[in-house]
Parts: sequence; structure tokens; C-alpha cells
Amino acid sequence: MEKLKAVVPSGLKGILSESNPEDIPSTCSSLLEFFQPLPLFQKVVRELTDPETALCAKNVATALDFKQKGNEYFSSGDYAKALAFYSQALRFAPMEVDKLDEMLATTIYVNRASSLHKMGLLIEALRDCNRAVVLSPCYAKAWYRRGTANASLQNFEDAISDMTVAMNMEVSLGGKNQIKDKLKIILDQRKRTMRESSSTNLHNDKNLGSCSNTVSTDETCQIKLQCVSTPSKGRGMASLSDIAQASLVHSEEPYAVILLKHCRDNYCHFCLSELPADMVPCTSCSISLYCSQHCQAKAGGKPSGSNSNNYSIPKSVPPDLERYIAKTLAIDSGYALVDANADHFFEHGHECGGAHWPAVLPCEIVLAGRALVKSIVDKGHSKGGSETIESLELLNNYAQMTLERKLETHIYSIILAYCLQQSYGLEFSLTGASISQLVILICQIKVNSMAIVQMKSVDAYGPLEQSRSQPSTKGALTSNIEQIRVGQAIYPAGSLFNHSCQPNVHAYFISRTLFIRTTEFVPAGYPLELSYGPQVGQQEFKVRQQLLEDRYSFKCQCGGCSEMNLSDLVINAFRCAKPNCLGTVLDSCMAKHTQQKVSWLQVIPNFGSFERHLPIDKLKREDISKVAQLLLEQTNRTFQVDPGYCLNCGSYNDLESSHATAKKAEIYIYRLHNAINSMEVATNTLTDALESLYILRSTLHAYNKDMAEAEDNLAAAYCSIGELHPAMDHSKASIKLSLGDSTVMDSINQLDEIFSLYYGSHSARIFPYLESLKREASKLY
Ligand SMILES: C[S@@+](CC[C@H](N)C(=O)[O-])C[C@H]1O[C@@H](n2cnc3c(N)ncnc32)[C@H](O)[C@@H]1O
Repeated sequence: MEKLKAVVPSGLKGILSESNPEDIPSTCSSLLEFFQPLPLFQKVVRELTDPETALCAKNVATALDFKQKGNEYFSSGDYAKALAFYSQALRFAPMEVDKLDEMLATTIYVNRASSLHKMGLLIEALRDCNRAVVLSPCYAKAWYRRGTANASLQNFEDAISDMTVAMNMEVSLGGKNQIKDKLKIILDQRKRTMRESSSTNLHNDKNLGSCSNTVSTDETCQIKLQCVSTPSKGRGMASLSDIAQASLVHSEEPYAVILLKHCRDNYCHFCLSELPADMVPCTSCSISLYCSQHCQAKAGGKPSGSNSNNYSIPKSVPPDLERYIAKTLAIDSGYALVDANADHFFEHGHECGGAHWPAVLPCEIVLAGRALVKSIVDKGHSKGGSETIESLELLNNYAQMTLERKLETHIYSIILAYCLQQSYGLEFSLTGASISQLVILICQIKVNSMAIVQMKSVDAYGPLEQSRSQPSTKGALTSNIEQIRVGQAIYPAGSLFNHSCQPNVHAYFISRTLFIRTTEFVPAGYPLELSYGPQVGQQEFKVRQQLLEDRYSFKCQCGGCSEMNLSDLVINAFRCAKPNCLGTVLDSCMAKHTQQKVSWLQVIPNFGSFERHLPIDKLKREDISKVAQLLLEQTNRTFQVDPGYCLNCGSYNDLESSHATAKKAEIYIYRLHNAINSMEVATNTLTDALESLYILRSTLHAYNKDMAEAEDNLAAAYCSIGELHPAMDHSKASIKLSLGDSTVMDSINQLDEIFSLYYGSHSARIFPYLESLKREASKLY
């Protein structure tokens, strides 16, 4: 890219720099004319698209190599490593070429099933056996392995049938004897178990091939929204009626979506959920991995092996067993679960011939390709789909882009057009007009696409009683949830919600579905605004403004940025050093921003919106309340906030020395943070951090965000060494919770309320730990 950028003549760069959206067809045309005869450009495009140099294709030699390593680890008893190598081998093993290749994939599935079985992952082992028999229905070893997995799962009837099939398929005498011996063991096991209890085929359910991450549809969205025009933010979403707190106001499937590169090996490339141990690869390329055949098929993988029903069963197989085989193959194929007649778009189809452009180009560029192909497929023709792209009717930020970004976007669009033409074979004409559609699409993605985040639960420290129905908590005593950014997607309706640093709706994702829920009561006609990232209370005003400008090219005009709020005032504030004064002291930077905000106040807001976010009467710091009031009452613009002077008692503070003291103390907090991450919290690290916390308490304002972070780290550190009382005290200090005499149950209920507010009926799914906490707490009463 850098080399291509460097060769563009300065005259062309000048035109690009001055260009507006209506000029894009002609700028694309000029750049295309310049690049087409250029050997450097031809080389770049050839390397990305030539099937001969495709690096992401299936490759038998690589698959065999990984399989061999897997076998070695299996023999040495390192089943986890063996599993990892078999999974890699599957990525490269061809699945639909000829009999030999099919057998390679089958044997890897069988070997991986053995590793999974050894690791106690029985359902996963059974699923791999299913994949093996689907690929090669006459392979005795696959049925044998399936029989052992079913036997361990106590699915004895199936286990016996599997062994009987294996016996019929096996040709060698030695093999037949081995199966006979195993069958005898299973029959004995069944007899014993039947005596103990009446066993049922617990795990032979029809969804073995499907994705467990499908979104429950028990909560439907009843609220009617309207798209309104706002004076300062363009179009936006508003409600037609009053909306209660925690109501689901919107849910939507993505128009186009992509998994981010750093998540490629751990998350499903279709549903974006974490991959299970028995992940399945794309049937045609070596990049994509899926959590199930269902996702594999939905993304556009092609069915392989016996899905085409062209297998031949030996004549010796009796009819009832033949029916069993047919039933097993039908149930265990994920493809059977994808409705062939449904209006479904195979989003990965055009990328998976083995060419490596989807792996090399940036995600947002590949996403633009997906959106373009979808628009063409949706239209049902292949003439470039230009109208459909425009019909997305999304804002773009072309006019605000720098020359650098404009140039990059043009070059990527031209390269993408070549890649799409090569691998999709569409009649996408390589003209300035058609390529300009891609430029616009990429700019629309920049402004409107949403980052998909998934919640990851990290459960730790000590056993809570395990519950069969809640295995996801793994019996942990504490639990953290982390947000992981896994993908980027276009939701055409979802992108009509404007941003606010004090949002009244919350967006979250389950799998790839977007959900938006109110976090407070919203009166009819009032705008519904979510946070694009920055929020009051998490970052100060200036940082928020900069983030939004950099990422989305707009200057935020939300309530949080144009009205006064307590958080912005104290988030970086110091504490007055005068004895007995807890007053607020602002440094010159904060004082300047505060002053700036005061000067912006056009209409003084009433106290209602102010109180909604921080109940002033509950704050002990008198001066903050006074300052807030004072600021809100200012109608003239002469109000002065002087750096270094206490807003409560007016005395002067030497902030240079406070800064230095705080900085030094924070080093020890940072060390503790690293120790927590590496799970090695030594006593002296903890003691040093505790001393630093006391120093910070006497230097920083109680509501300074660094105070909360320090308390948080101390809480995590105490938790990690099992000292739960101080851990709780620091947690409370971190979030300024005053629980008084509340019981454990009260605290859990409070947590439950907070989660329900943000996730409604999905809260148990997002944070399953809460359910086990409730169960444990109920035992105490
Ligand atoms: C995802 S779009 C939202 C819908 C958009 N208003 C429209 O008319 O299509 C994001 C764009 O909306 C505008 N916007 C959203 N929130 C804003 C805010 N708080 N202040 C100013 N502009 C905002 C900006 O132009 C931003 O680039």
C-alpha cells in the first residue's frame, strides 16, 4: 500500500485532496487510468488474486504434516496439544476433492475425537465422530470411535448399533475381533447401568450439528420507533410513545459482518461466538473456522462427503442397520439444518477459493466487499449493484477525510474491485463509476459500522458448589466479565441511533444479533441515543471529544458535552490539602475545559437532567454540590474557575507537587495491576500498593477516576489471595457503594437489577454467574 501511495503523482494527489463526494467517479477514473499500466500495481493485484499463488487454499502436505504432529503428541499423552494440531490439520485437509482427500479429513476427525474423548469432552468427541461418518460412511473405525463415545455418554443403544455397523464395515479379522471385544464390554456396561437406573439416550439429540449460540426469541420488540431529523446530529431515532426502563427497543441482524483478525483462531467466523474444542473448518479454504456445521453451511461452505447421498453400503448390512446409518447421517449433517429455500446469503462464498486477499486486506475493506456482493445478490442480478449501495442511505465521512485517507480509500477500492472480479466472477465493471461505489461504501462503513463485542466470563478463585444446570460458572467463587471486540458489522437501522456521552439506550450483541434496550424511562418523542464508546464518568470531556472526532469525524454535541455535569468536573480533580477541607481543586487543563463548557451554555438546563445522573443530595462533598449549582446558575459568561484554588475554601494548592506525589504512588498501583494479570501477587507488591492508595486518598479527589482504579486493583488483588473482606471493602470504595446493613441477598438483588436494566431477559445468558450466586445465597437463609 505504502509503495502504491508513494508513486501517485502530486498533481493527482492535489485533485484528490480537494475532491468532494460528487467528484469520486472522476477521481477513481483518473487513479485507475494511472495504475492499470503500472507493473507495480499489476504485481500487487496478481499476487492477491492469482489462483496459482493462493496461500489460503487447502493443502494435503500441510494437513499431513499437522496430522503427524498431532499423532506424536497423542502417543506421548499430551492430548491438548494433539487436539490443537489435529484442528490445524483439518483446516488444510481438502474435503471435497477425491476419495483420498476425503479419507484424510475423516481420519483426522477420528483422531481428534480420540483426543477429545481422552480429555473428557465426550459430546465434542461424538460430534467429531459424526463428522467422520458423514464424510466416509463406510469407514469402520469412525463407527467404532462413535460407539465408544456413545458408550461413555451412556447412549448404549446407539453404541451397540455403532459397533454393529463397524463390525459390518470392517474387513480385517483382527479389527473384527477388537470390535467384538468392545461390544461385549458395552453390553456388560449396559446391563450394569440398567440395574442401577433406567438409562435414556440423553445426548442423542437432533441438534448435535447445530449452533448452540442461536438467539432465543422469547422477548420480542414491541416498541415503535421513528426516524426523526435533528438540528445538530442529522437523522436520529425517537420513540412514538413513552418507553419504560429496560425495554427492548430494537433488534437487528447484520447486513454484512466480519470477524476481526485477532479473533480468527478463537471465534466462529459466522456467529462470532467463542469456538468449541471441536471447531470445524471451512470446506473450501484454510482461513475460516466455525463452531458447528450449521454455521459453516450458513457462511457458504459447501456440503461434503455423503451429503450428496452417493455412498454405497456393503451388501452384508441388514436393512434395519442401513436405516440406522441413513438416520445418523441425516441427523448429524449441519447442512440439513440450513433451509435451502430460505432467502439466505452466503457471506463467505466469494472469498473462499483459497486466494489470500481476504486475509491480507484490512477488515473494513473485506467488509465492504461483503456488503457489495450482498447488494448484488439481493438485487438478483450482476450489474454492479450500484443502486442497492445507495439505497443503504448511510452517511459517509468523505468530505472530512484527510488526503492520506482519501488516497488509501481509493487505492483499496480499486484493489478490492479487482479481487471481487477475480473470485466472484461478477460483471463488476472496472470503471471509475463502479469503483466510486466502493469508495462510498468504505466511507459509510467508517461512520456507520458497529464494533461487535462479546462478553467473556473469567471465573476464578475457589469452588462454589458445581451445578449441572449451570456448568458455565465452573464452580468459581468470583467472576469477571470482560468485553472483547470480535467483529465489525453494518446494521442499517441500528446505525440511525445517534451518539450521546450520557446515553439512554444500551446496545449489546448476542452472537451477531444487535439488541438495543432503554436504560432509563424515555418520554414519547425524546431521542434514543447510545454511546459509540466514550461516556461521561469514564473519560473527561476533552478525551471524549477527541475520540469521537478521530474515529467518527464528528464534533459531539450531546447533553454530556454541552451541559455541566459533576463527573466531568471531578474526574481528574485533586483534593484540597488544607486540614479538614475535602474541597475540589482543578488543574489548569480541567479548569480550562470547565470554563469552556460554561461559555458554551446556551440555555441553562433544569436540574432534572442533572439529578438523573448523579443524585447530588447523596454526595457528601459539599463543595461539588455548591459548584454545580453555581455553574448552573451562571447566566453571564464571566464565571471563573481558577486552577489550583480550592472550590470550597478558596485556599491555594501547589498542584505541581500533588501531581508528582500522585504519579509516584500510581507506579505501585500499576505494578500491582501487572502482578494481578500474571497471577503472582507478592505480599510486598500488595503492601506497597496499599501505602500508595493512602497517599492517593490524601492527594486526589474522592471521585477522581484514578482513585476508583486504585481501589479496584486492590480489590482484585485481595480477591486473588482469598482475602474477601478487604476485597469487598475496596470494591465498595471503588464504586462508591454504601450498602449499610444490607444483606448478601440485597447486594445480589442489586446486581441482578443492574444487569436486568442493561440486558433484560438476556442477563442470565450474558452473565450466568449471577444465577449460581443467587443459588448459593439462598442456601444461607
Ligand atoms: C451512525 S450515524 C447516525 C445517524 C446519522 N445522524 C444520520 O443522519 O444518518 C453517525 C453520524 O451522526 C452524527 N452524530 C451522531 N451523534 C452525534 C452527536 N452526539 N453529535 C454530533 N453529531 C452526531 C454524526 O454526523 C455522525 O457521523
